[in-house]
Amino acid sequence: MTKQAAALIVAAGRGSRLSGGDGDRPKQYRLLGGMPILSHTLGAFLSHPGISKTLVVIHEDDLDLYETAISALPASLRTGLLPPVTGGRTRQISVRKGLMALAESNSGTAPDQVLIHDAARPFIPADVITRVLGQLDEGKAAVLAAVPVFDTLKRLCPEDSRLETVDRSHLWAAQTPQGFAFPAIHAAHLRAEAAGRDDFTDDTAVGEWDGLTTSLAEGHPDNFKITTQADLVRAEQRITMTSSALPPLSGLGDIRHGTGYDVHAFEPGDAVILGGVAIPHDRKLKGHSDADVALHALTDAILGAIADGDIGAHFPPSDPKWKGAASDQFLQDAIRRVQELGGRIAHLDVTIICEAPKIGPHRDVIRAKIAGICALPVTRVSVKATTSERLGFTGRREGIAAMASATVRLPFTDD
Ligand SMILES: Nc1ccn([C@@H]2O[C@H](COP(=O)(O)OP(=O)(O)OP(=O)(O)O)[C@@H](O)[C@H]2O)c(=O)n1
Ligand SMILES: C[C@](O)(CO)[C@H](O)COP(=O)(O)O
Repeated sequence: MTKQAAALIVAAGRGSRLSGGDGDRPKQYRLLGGMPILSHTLGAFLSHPGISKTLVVIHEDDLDLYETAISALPASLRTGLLPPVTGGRTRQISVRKGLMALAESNSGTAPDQVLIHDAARPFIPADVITRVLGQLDEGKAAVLAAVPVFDTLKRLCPEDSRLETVDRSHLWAAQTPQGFAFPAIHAAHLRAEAAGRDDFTDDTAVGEWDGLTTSLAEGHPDNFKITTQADLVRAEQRITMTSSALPPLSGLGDIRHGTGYDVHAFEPGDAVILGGVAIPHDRKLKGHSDADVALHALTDAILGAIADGDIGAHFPPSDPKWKGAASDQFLQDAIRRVQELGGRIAHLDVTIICEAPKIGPHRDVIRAKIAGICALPVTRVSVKATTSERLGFTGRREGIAAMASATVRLPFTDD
């Protein structure tokens, strides 16, 4: 029988070694390429085929930040997420609380394996996750992702401040994920707590203390932990480098442009969904689907650019299948149609027209969310908002309108 593996992401720290800037929010919620660091980390695990469910441990003060981070992920990925649990004063306590929640999840069915990972390591490559899972499947009880230490190491002797050289030939720098047979690490954490041990900085150390043998899986230098300001700069450089890489121009020189427009009226409710993000409001938008006027306008703009009908033709409002549907699937379908033609989206631009709610405070999250849905760098997505100076139906606060444009690059054809 296939083993069930869960991911446990610890995100309850305060990031005290990285302070200043970005509203001083904890590092796992800082924006990286327009999306919270935690969203990048979660994306890696939620999209890995070997992980069946994912639990995040958060700080009690961070629920809003957490909700924003997960709203930046496509709805299809979020189905693998369990409700978050609250962490504790140290990483070790946060992990223990996460393990206890997993033991109780799914009506008492704990996972067979667990991969414990730092939220602050957003560049975790899928093949590192695969390697750790592979060793667990071979029967290892504890598996550590790690990289060799390349620098020459020195030890400062406290007695006389003399430096001595340390043999690095057998030294490895510990990363996460650290994978375990679930019952073994769950029991080890509970025994460590009972013994009053709260000083372990990683989970293989807890396991070793409890008698588990740790095996090594090759980690990756990209899988560094964002701890200091210098790490954040390195992460920003890395994301800029990878996300601004232009698709090759050769063969994709047929530039197409499309526009889209949509309107939805208000009805009683408490939030509107715009660009895939729920924004609290004293009304909601009325529609057959989730009435996300911004994603509908974008979908039509893309369909316009490839001259492939409109959203109503592909997803008829008369079809009960789309009742209450999350609109990210409409947008993803339009992207798929572009890909089927061998094309790429070059740029998306949407303008939301309403008097309220105010879009400004949510603009970055909406932008990141749309970029996530379309698998585009955030630099290729623009979100704007305007009022209509109290004129017309939007000015009278009867509904919200959105207009969008899409630039698409297609291969040249004979027609
Ligand atoms: N009480 C804690 C402390 C840490 N972590 C998580 O453990 C991971 C690795 O810890 P670290 O880099 O030390 O994070 P912080 O404790 O937030 O950083 P600092 O020590 O600088 O305050 C992070 O994803 C962090 O959010 C946690 O869940 N609960
Ligand atoms: C778990 C860890 O990321 C492994 O490298 C690390 O131990 C976290 O704690 P630290 O205090 O930042 O070393």
